[in-house]
Amino acid sequence: MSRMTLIENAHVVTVDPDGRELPAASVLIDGTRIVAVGDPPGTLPDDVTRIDGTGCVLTPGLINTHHHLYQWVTRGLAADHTLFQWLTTLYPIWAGIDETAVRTAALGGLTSLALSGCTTTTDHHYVFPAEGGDLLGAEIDAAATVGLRFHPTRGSMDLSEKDGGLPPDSVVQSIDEILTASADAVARWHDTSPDAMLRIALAPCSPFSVTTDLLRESAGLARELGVRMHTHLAESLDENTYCDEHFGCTPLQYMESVGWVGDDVWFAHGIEFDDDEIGRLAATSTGVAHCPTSNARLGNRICRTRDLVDAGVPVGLGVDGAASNESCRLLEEAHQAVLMARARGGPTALTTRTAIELATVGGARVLGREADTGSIEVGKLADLVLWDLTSVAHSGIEDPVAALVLGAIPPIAGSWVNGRPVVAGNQVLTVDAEEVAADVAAEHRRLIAKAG
Ligand SMILES: Nc1nc2[nH]c(O)nc2c(=O)[nH]1
Repeated sequence: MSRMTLIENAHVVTVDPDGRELPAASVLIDGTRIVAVGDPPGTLPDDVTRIDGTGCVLTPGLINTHHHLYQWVTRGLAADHTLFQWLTTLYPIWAGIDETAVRTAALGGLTSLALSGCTTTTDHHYVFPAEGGDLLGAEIDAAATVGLRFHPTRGSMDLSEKDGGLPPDSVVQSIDEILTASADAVARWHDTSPDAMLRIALAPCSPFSVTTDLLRESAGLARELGVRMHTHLAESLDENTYCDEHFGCTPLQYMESVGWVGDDVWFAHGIEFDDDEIGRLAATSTGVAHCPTSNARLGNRICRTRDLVDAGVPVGLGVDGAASNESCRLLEEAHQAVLMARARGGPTALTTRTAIELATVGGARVLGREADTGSIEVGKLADLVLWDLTSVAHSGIEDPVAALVLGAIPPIAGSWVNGRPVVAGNQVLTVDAEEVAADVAAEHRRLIAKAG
């Protein structure tokens, strides 16, 4: 049987370095890779799988640079709170998570991501209760089931309330436990090969939930092991106040003082940077995961996306955790990125095409995968999404990119990850979505009951 799939007659938005868009074009997949883009190749095996892209737009698969999948089973709580109020309400509930909760939540979150065009996602898992079990293993298992390319991070918290942090004792670990588990996770799962479906990063949670020692030691370990580093930063005014009171500096100055800048580091949110700081992020190629919906849901300020992009900072998009973005649909973040940037900087502040770049090649750069994925080019991995623009929701919008970014999320005619079909006919092929939904509801009830 042929390993080839030919997607024909689609409007192809390549997001290549020249920003080429090819009307009524073809893309040929052979195994895990894209082998032709543009005109249909002359001769092909008889049994090549042919996909009709008429009326559809083909984009690179979207790349999600920040998530907390476990939160899928704790959605809709603390709905009108600030970040710190929201966290202190939810920590005691999160203290009850175990392998079943995390696997179920991850299946829910990953299914929703797949249906919003995501083919690669990271996850920031930072809650490890003492009796929780193998939580990173549970979500890695879920990602393999759904079939998305996965960059989970081994997160951590070691600064509880009694030592001046925000979280309670029930959700923090000791530095030794964290560093041992982090090294184990890298040894067990990190894959350095170019078509890797699984890569690990290290991710102490935030300035108000980890010690300075943990930040320093995690950076040392990550660099020794050759993995990336991730944390929340510059998300809220309360965090600014916390850093000022505890460290006498801004969140970024604090991170700089512990070695947390560089092309192997990306920060989630990155709202509260000043001009000088944006320059320093650019000079060090430190990345930012822009999470517009969550930022607005928690009432934080608007990220300086235009300034970050203009300065040359690597910027990707993130849905953030499901407890602060109950929707978690990645294409929606491209829409919100445009709206938020324009609310802040006027109608030209972010174009629809820049938003698609952030959602694809921008995310690939943030995760260190731009050589492999994020654009439709010969030789790149076959991570692709075919969006159906034929229904009443999009008919009559002549510019397919405007339809995609400004319109409703279109049905997905097909998506491929590493050349493997994951979505077809707007249904995820790898899981029973109704079963996942029922399991999520049951796990939510169980966790709430457990928290008492
Ligand atoms: N949006 C979020 N911000 C956070 N900061 C922190 O320490 N945890 C979180 C989180 O889960 N979401």
